[in-house]
Amino acid sequence: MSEEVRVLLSEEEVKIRIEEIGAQISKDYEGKTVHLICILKGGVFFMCDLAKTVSVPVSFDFMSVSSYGNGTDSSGIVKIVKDLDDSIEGKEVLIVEDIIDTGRTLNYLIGILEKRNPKSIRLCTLLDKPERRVVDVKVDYIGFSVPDKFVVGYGLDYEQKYRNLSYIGVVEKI
Ligand SMILES: O=P(O)(O)OC[C@H]1O[C@H](OP(=O)(O)OP(=O)(O)O)[C@H](O)[C@@H]1O
Ligand code: HPA
Ligand SMILES: [Mg+2]
Repeated sequence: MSEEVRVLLSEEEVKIRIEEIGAQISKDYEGKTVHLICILKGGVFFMCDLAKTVSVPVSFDFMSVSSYGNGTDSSGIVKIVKDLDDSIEGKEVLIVEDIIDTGRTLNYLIGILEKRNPKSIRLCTLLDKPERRVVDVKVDYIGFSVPDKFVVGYGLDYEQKYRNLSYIGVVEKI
């Protein structure tokens, strides 16, 4: 069986929505520096593009956690593969994710990061898949709600493939 990717959200739609979120973040953090934490690998394109649309001062750091491995099902076990370089104590932290699916990854991450005494901690995700939620997480900024389909592109992978697509698509087996 081979695969095909059907376009779900075009490059232009993604770009416009990111600009809107960036404008909202700029308003909400007026007079402050926002510390973006990119969750690798999927969040990398989103964070880079988002950071460029934010008009308040920005700093950023990267963290790598893994729960999906190569498949389409979360193992339920979240592992820190790479921790942050810098302390987040006293910082206005904004976690930047590509997708919230079951919510397990973010739930785990927030638990860890809250203990490090940031001044505030908020969540921003490009995609939200509410139908699959297992753990409730409060998300402050959401790009798009997506249906219960495995989505790829713009950082998101299926078996490490398709991250480099400039749009969001759905993998279909043909
Ligand atoms: O809400 P959840 O069900 O926990 O799923 C969301 C997480 O799963 C994916 O990461 P993955 O483990 O595939 O790592 P990757 O970003 O390196 O592909 C995605 O990037 C989120 O971090
Ligand atoms: O739909 C998805 N696509 C890619 N990675 C993911 N991680 C959780 N859900 C997804
Ligand atoms: Mg993945």
